[in-house]
Amino acid sequence: MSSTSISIFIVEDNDWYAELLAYKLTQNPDYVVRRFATAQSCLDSLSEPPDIITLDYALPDGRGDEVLRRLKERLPDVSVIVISAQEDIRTAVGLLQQGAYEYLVKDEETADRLWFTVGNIVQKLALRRENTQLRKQIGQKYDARRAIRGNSPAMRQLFTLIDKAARTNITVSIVGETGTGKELVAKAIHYGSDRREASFVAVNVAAIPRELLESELFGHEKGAFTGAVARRVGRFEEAHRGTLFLDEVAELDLSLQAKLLRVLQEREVSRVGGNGAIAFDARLMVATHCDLAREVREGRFREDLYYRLLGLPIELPPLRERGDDVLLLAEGFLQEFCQQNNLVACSLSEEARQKLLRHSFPGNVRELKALVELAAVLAENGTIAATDLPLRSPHPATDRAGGVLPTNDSLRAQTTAIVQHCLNRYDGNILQVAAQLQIGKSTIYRMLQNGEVQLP
Ligand SMILES: Nc1ncnc2c1ncn2[C@@H]1O[C@H](COP(=O)(O)OP(=O)(O)OP(=O)(O)O)[C@@H](O)[C@H]1O
Repeated sequence: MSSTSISIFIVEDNDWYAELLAYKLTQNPDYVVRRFATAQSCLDSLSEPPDIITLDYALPDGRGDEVLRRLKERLPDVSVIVISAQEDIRTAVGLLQQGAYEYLVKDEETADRLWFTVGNIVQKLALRRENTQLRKQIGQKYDARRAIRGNSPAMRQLFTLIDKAARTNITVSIVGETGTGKELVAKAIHYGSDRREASFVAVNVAAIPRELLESELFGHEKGAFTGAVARRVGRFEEAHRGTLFLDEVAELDLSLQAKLLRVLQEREVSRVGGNGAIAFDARLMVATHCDLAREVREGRFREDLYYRLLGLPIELPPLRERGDDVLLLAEGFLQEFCQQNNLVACSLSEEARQKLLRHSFPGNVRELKALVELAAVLAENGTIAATDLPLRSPHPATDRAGGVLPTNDSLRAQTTAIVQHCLNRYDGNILQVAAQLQIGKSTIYRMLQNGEVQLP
């Protein structure tokens, strides 16, 4: 059978009537019809399941409701259209409640109504097939080994963690600077897990105004507040059976942190303005660029929620700590971009490679991707020269490419500015700042004591 074929079983003991229905349906060459005169012969043939079954209510070996029950037990997704000689509203309602798709009464228009009903089912099936196909494609797109490039020890360790996370339902907390691939990792875990058929729902907590966030996450009932003109399903419900990814989770304010904790403990959400609790089954993943433990120490993040969310912690190293992965990524992005834009394949000159290796990439992989894509456009003769890589970092003082401070300040003032800048950038992590600037920790402590620099 071709991928557009629709298999239809007609279960009808009246030969003439079965012929009439089959004749009507086979006017569409995509409909492949098989006929059965008894319920049992149909039930015996379900090893090759049909898409649609038309079921006579009064068969010699079984009443419609009983046969429907047995069909639905075996094939819960099949669409069954029950056709009855008599109109009986109570029977019709009962059958629809049991999962029948439609109840038709035998009269001179039945064949036409059947034609339209089958047409409607086919449209829904096409959407369902398309959806399955798209999900499969997305799943392949986010397959960890294909989507996430990297061969450095840290990245190889990351692949192991992704595999482990995908095999279970454990909460995952991902930490890393902006553009290091936190969302990509979350998607790879989702699409590698048993939840891949359901939705991956991402919410960037920092991007939604505080007053709207609660209703975004938990939904609201119509009239719950000014502007709530209709009921809205929240992101937790949307992610049912799938994954909810809360990006920038440290930005949640304390009152929402309390609500989130309760939701996670109860596994139920209450829509704003609603009085019932709705159970959900969503796997949670969270991401942040800051040190959550420090947020807890400084009273900005609840300790109990921190432990709930920690689950399997995954730390994504900044790109500047991934060694030659910079080149691996750059070449991959170049190839992809040239293919997508019908450009001749580009390669990196030795100077360009050195320039990339020296740069500190404050915007990490996102910055690298944008940079090489621009370079592919600027390049002449398929070779990217160092001058095709216009490094425009907002952090010139820390660029390994030799950025200079655009001021005429004294050396001391410039040193203070650089240290302060790094303290801000590394969330006050003195060890990291010392390592990055290759100065002693004590220098930084002294500057802090003297009030020359401050913790962010
Ligand atoms: N290892 C990788 N291999 C291939 N592409 C990557 C890799 N890491 C990141 N990317 C790409 O870099 C871009 C940024 O990644 P992503 O959005 O996942 O980062 P993020 O850490 O979630 O950023 P932010 O903190 O700003 O939300 C995306 O286009 C992503 O596909």
